[in-house]
Amino acid sequence: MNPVFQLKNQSLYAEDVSLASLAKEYGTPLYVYSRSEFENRWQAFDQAFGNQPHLVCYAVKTNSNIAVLNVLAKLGAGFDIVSQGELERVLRAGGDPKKVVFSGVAKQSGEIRRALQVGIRCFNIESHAELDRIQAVAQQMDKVADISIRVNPDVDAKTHPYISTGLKDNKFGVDINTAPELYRKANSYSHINPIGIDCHIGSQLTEITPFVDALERVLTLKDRLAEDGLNIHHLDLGGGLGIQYTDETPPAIADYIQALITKLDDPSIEVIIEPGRAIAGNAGVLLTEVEYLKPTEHKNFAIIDAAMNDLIRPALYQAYQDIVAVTPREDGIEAEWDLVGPVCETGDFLGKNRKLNLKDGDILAVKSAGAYGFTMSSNYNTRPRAAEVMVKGDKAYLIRPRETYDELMGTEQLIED
Ligand SMILES: Cc1ncc(COP(=O)(O)O)c(C=O)c1O
Ligand SMILES: N[C@@H](CCCC[NH3+])C(=O)O
Repeated sequence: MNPVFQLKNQSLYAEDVSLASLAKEYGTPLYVYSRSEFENRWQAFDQAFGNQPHLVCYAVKTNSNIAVLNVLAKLGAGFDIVSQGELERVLRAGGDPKKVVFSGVAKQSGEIRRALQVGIRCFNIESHAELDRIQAVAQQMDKVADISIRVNPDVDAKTHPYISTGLKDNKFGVDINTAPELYRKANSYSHINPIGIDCHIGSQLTEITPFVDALERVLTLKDRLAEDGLNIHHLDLGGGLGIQYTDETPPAIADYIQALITKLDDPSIEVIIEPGRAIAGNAGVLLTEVEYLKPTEHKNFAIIDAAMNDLIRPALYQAYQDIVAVTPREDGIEAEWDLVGPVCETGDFLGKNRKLNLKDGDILAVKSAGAYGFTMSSNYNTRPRAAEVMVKGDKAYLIRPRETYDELMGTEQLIED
């Protein structure tokens, strides 16, 4: 079990704060994050590079609460963004725009303008059309855009098909074999400065080999570009390192980075990485209360107050996330439970066939919920989004209150007719 979420006196704690007390104080569903886990994981990436020039750009989409971003910004983190919204979050959190890389397949003109205005580090270009648009916007603004091209190395990341991004059939990036042509075009543009190569092959990778295979292909491209007279200053190798949800054995951060540096064999080139899940995933849990127990002849349902709108990963990817009682008991009903939410969808479950001893009113913790949890949540079924708390030592800070109905519907308008 993650050392930041440990049983103490027969009840689960986040650092030195009791999760039962947080559920009581702030209600459920409630996301709880450990500040030290965010810090330790980002620093593990940063330190693993040793003397190799590098920038660890946390992938904002993973968990974008500005308190989280602020914790990482204070450590000197860079940020990988995919929208102007994420850029505004980074700025609001005190992040340095010069350490921001802008990924994403559909950057809009307004977003490009804002990114150029605040002076981001680099655009990761995903298509010919996007390159043309960035040139046009930069020209209008009389600025030069530093870019890298996201290449698609056609490597099988051996992960869930929905979160695999580096295959020929995926919408992301450009074919690595045709990339030199796009680099030549970029180089000929007046307001574009090609400085890097970017790739990201998928998420929740639990083996090092696909990363190394992708890097090999990127290095071949780098040599080919050098023959064309184009010198690359940085390689952005994306995110994707997996975490342990159940029995996976992902590589340690240091081993993963070491494998990349060894392959690189160039102490001067800068390496950018964009980890998300490997920093945030096990830094958070989702607390939920058992509303009703509904044992039937065929199935035992524990109906909980968190649902697919709060945490969509199980419904969307059949993802497994461990679910434990915050205060384990032996005097309830011991059974295999399907943990289902209140949303009117058959797919609304957070876990199936989980052996637990339960009574209604119990508080459960859905583990590994720090990444792609709150950020993928919605208001489906007009459910206010959950509150978020960050723990530091024995202190807890409310970093986002539970949404109110007024906030939820406040901007909607009746038609006066
Ligand atoms: C371009 C890009 N960078 C970084 C990430 C972060 O990935 P992960 O959370 O797997 O580290 C993603 C999401 O997969 C991504 O699409
Ligand atoms: N949202 C996904 C990961 C997608 C990564 C985005 N490129 C997950 O929850 O596992």
